[in-house]
Amino acid sequence: MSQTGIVIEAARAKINLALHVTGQRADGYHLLDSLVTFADFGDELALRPSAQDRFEITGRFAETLSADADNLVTRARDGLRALAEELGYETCPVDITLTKSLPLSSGIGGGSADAAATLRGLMRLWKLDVPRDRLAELCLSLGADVPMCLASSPLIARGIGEDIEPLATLPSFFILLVNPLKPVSTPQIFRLLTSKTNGPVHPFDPAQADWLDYLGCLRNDLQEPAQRLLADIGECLQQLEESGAEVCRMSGSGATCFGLYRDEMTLERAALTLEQAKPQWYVRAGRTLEGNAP
Ligand SMILES: C[C@@](CO)(OP(=O)(O)O)[C@H](O)COP(=O)(O)OP(=O)(O)OC[C@H]1O[C@@H](n2ccc(N)nc2=O)[C@H](O)[C@@H]1O
Ligand SMILES: Nc1ncnc2c1ncn2[C@@H]1O[C@H](COP(=O)(O)OP(=O)(O)O)[C@@H](O)[C@H]1O
Repeated sequence: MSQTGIVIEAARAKINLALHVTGQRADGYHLLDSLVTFADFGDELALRPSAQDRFEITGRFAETLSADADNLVTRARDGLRALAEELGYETCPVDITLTKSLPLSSGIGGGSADAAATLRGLMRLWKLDVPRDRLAELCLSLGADVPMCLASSPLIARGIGEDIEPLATLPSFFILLVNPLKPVSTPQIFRLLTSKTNGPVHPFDPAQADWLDYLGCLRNDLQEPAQRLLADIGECLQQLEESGAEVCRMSGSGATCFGLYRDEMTLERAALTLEQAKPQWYVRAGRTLEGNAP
């Protein structure tokens, strides 16, 4: 916490480098095997003690979202406060500002990252020590991606996202995200799946391949149904491929697609070309986090 009492938390974009759908639970939720990393950019949360609870949204995508009781930030705040009070803690009112830089409903978990950053920030601000199982339960009640966004470092997620294994060996990649700024509905994409029992992600073997070659052999099983629903996804993938990306794939349930590049110069050229060719798209270049990042 800074001297002025403000807590700043990054809500990094989540990237499903691979997402294999391996089955379906009795309640309809799909079982996943997903290799996940996080970008070095995303939304940002600023939290400070206040006379009363306040919440406001600024930033590029602020207009697309209301700061109401349904927002994942307020839901995370209220859920954590109820849990903290049940555990005997006192919680002061908070003033929260969300800088919304990630597009909505786009497969990069912006809302989930915001919820997770709110939880991390408030645990610091309120000085909470919450039992792991109670925190995990709260995260999952906010969304299947919230547990992985709480970790916000490379991992393999299984189940519906609650079973998390850190991936310390994952390197950092040069990444370009592109999104046609047309939201897609996650439940609809899952409903359009034709095969729900696909093979899991096979482990990385450094003797057989480098990381980009390995990732190139994996899949996102939601990509084909998403492309059927929104043809722009095919165009995003084609543009990434033509720009020199070694691996081109959709993240989550889309529509954001990513390209991974061997070097920074190719990445920067690709970003410039795409920004000029598609001014109406979201185009963002950066790095992904290393597995052993703090
Ligand atoms: C597909 C993934 C991959 O990381 O990412 P996004 O596209 O959201 O970024 C996630 O599993 C999405 O998680 P999240 O966005 O939190 O989903 P939720 O709000 O919990 O679920 C929305 C709806 O999607 C369907 N759903 C979601 C997750 C899952 N494993 N199986 C499902 O069938 C269910 O119909 C559910 O009601
Ligand atoms: N802080 C938030 N940021 C983004 N979406 C939010 C937020 N709070 C609630 N939502 C709702 O959650 C839904 C999924 O959001 P998001 O996390 O952006 O999707 P995705 O995981 O596909 O990128 C949106 O349709 C939006 O209405």
